Amino acid sequence: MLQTVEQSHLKPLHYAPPPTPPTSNTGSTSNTPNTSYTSSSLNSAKAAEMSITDHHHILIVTGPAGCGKSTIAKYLADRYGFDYIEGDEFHPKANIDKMAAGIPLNDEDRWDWLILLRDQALVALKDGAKGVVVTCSALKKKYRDVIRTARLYNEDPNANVHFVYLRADKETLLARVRARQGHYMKDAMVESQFAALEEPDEAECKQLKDVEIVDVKGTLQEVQDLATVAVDKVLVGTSRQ
Ligand SMILES: Nc1ncnc2c1ncn2[C@@H]1O[C@H](COP(=O)(O)OP(=O)(O)OP(=O)(O)O)[C@@H](O)[C@H]1O
Ligand SMILES: O=C(O)[C@H](O)[C@@H](O)[C@H](O)[C@H](O)CO
Repeated sequence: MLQTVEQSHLKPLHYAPPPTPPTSNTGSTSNTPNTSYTSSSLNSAKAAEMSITDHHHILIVTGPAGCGKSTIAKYLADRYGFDYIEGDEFHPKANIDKMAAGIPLNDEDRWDWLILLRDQALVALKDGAKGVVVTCSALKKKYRDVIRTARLYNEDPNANVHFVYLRADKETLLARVRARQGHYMKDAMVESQFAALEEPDEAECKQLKDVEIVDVKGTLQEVQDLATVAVDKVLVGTSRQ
């Protein structure tokens, strides 16, 4: 089974000034290992009282065109007070022209863009952001691996990279892209991105423990809630490492 998140009653999380560890407010879960942080343990009022320490988070919101990366990333950045980086804004003009002409990008077109996004996230942390949310399709595992190297390049031992993969079927995405006005990603690009897509599989999720999968078929409110549960779990989990 892949890691997924469930709907839950949402409570805001509070940031504790470092190095304050989680307090007794965490109650009966205080001796529980990270892996036991299920959404059900988060849906109680206790979740609201759990402390997040001084980890610096890079949240990469991923998935094919039209899955809601920009919409959800802006929401998450706002909710957690993180910086927001819109990945589309960092493509070279040649890439934009290609996509607008309906020509899918290839690996070579994407490498420098991925590296740039990784580095932009690190710059944001270095400039003082407590976290940063980045939109990036990151369709293939090797692309996610490029972004994972942020850990190697960061002097900050508390930096964490997490992927929030927005999962949807092709029909849902085609409908959303068709309804969206004035954007260069059209039907053919959704098709090509599905062809290129390597969803994070069980091995990647289990081995690397840095992927949360969020189903985006529901209403915007439902997806925002699912994404919140996923990210709360990540943030609370890393506060206890
Ligand atoms: N849960 C949802 N229900 C209905 N519409 C949605 C939902 N989430 C996003 N949308 C709409 O779907 C469209 C695509 O969303 P968005 O632009 O955020 O996707 P994206 O992944 O950033 O796309 P791209 O990769 O092409 O930039 C937008 O018009 C957005 O308003
Ligand atoms: O990987 C890719 O083919 C592209 O980078 C796209 O996915 C776009 O950046 C984007 O999401 C467009 O809106």
